[in-house]
Amino acid sequence: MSDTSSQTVDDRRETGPERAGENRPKGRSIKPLALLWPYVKRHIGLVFVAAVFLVVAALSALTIPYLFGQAVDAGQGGQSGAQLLDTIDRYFFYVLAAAVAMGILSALRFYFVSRFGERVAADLRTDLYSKLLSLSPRFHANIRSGEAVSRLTADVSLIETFLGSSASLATRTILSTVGAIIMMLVTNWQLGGTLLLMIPLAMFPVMFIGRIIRGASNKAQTKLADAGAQAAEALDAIELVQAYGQEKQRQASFTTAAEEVFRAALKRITARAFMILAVSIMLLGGMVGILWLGARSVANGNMTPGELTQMILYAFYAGSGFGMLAEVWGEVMRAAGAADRATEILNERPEIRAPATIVPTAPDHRGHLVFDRVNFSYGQADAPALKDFSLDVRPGEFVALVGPSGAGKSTVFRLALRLFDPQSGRILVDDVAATDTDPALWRAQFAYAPQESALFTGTARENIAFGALGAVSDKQLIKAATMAEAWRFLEEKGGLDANIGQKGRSLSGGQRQRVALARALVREAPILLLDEATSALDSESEGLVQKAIATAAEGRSTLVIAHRLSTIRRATRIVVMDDGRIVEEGSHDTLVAKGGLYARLAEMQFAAAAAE
Ligand SMILES: Nc1ncnc2c1ncn2[C@@H]1O[C@H](COP(=O)(O)OP(=O)(O)OP(=O)(O)O)[C@@H](O)[C@H]1O
Repeated sequence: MSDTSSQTVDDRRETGPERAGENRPKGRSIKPLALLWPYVKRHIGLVFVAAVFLVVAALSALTIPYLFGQAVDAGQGGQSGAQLLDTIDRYFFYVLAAAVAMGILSALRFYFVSRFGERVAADLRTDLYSKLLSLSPRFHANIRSGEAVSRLTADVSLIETFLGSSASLATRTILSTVGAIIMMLVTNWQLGGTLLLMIPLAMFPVMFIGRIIRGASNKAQTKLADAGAQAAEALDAIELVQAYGQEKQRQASFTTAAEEVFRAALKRITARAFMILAVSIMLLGGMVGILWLGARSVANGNMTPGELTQMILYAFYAGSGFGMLAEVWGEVMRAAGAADRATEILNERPEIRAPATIVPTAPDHRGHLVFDRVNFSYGQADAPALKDFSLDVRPGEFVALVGPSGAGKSTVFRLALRLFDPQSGRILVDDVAATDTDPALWRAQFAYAPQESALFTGTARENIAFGALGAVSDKQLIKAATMAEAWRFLEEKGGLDANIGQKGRSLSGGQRQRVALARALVREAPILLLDEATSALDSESEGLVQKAIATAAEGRSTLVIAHRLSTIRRATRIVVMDDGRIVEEGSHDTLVAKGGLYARLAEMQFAAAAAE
């Protein structure tokens, strides 16, 4: 964050990229800033050093007008030519020395204060991200989309600006303003007192216009963000826009948005122009006023020319100090809002936690998965997603879960992975209950391949190794890819270093599924949870995926949410779900013969495949 002290009132916020978090809501009070104390405390040494430089730099700045005044008066005395020159040289040397000292101290203050701000921001960001990763999907489902990321980026940036710049700016402005006022009164209490009464009067219009500018500025930025989002959406779906010939309509709505941005900006510019006018008149007018009153005092013999110089400089300090405080106040309130939101996440307790005494998972890893009369609903207001659900997947068994949409199949997986805990009933692996052990140990017993085959931007190596429970060699990765029928195409794309594009988009659907299977295979967990993709694959891909599933299932207990007849046929048992319950169980043939829900589903869903 840049130090803003050197900028004048009319170029702050006017130039450069949009400040991070400009549109984030402000806090209602500064109280939440106290929540940052644990982070500040960690670097208390740094705070102390920064505070020392801050105070000393502010005090050294206050000596400059005094020395100037002394220099001016020294030049007035009835000294001889050589003496006079000598005195002038001496005083100007003092002023220069004070200026250099102030420069050095300010640089050191800037370094330590900014370093402190950045340090706390880095700590806070790391803690927030780690907390966000530990919070359950329920928390993430309830927080507005993008909000978690905003807290990690924009809010932390606001706190960083506060600690690394605004707090120091405010402290030293208060120091130098109070110091300047005292010095004004000491120099000449009548003139000082008169000016002191005038400063708040002059500040009023500045603060009033400042408020208008901030309002207009926020509006312009919101409009700009809306227009940007609209443009991004259209450009992201450029194929669709062009295919439907929607370029003109899209252009028209963007033009409207761009014009609105312009109008909002115009309001802000106009208000700022008035601000520049008011500030210029007040500054210059103020200076002229002081000079006038001062000149009269000097003429009357109530004041020396040096004291007048001193007074003008201190008045300038005090005037700009008030202006700066009004500006910084907004940043402080914004940081308070950010601190409130950031700590709200930090104080959140993860819903899924390890118990006080952890039962270790079974060492022999047979993979015996049991659901014992499980009842579960997502929220208090939601209908139960699983009702009295009991299922026993024996070691090495291959069980296919089928059922209509919304039956609760994915919920079974979520509970098995302990992303949620049931309201009643138990889930066990090899006789150890999920709630009795550590979530990480529990989840290490499962290899999960989701329907979407979500892959991460990066290389094949990174994506497959993602599944591993510890360090893994290239040889093991290649073995897993080979078993998942993924190695042949990956090899052509550059092997383990193959870049699979953003979210794996440079692979075909079938290829993505096989990389996801390789990721599950490398895990060497006793239970495989596989959510089969619903999208159709050509028969060659289908064959390869089937082969990969067969290999993956070998030697493990496998639970598959099955959509393909070929997968279902492979199952030792088919479990049919409807409305959160198991309604039928058996082999394909017995279930078809029974003529129940499965028979109907099979007729609708699998007819085409069966005909092949
Ligand atoms: N996060 C959630 N919050 C609230 N309700 C949910 C949530 N996820 C699922 N449900 C509800 O729980 C029920 C079971 O959903 P689930 O996703 O397990 O069904 P499914 O059998 O996997 O369906 P599909 O085959 O369409 O994926 C549905 O009624 C669904 O609306």
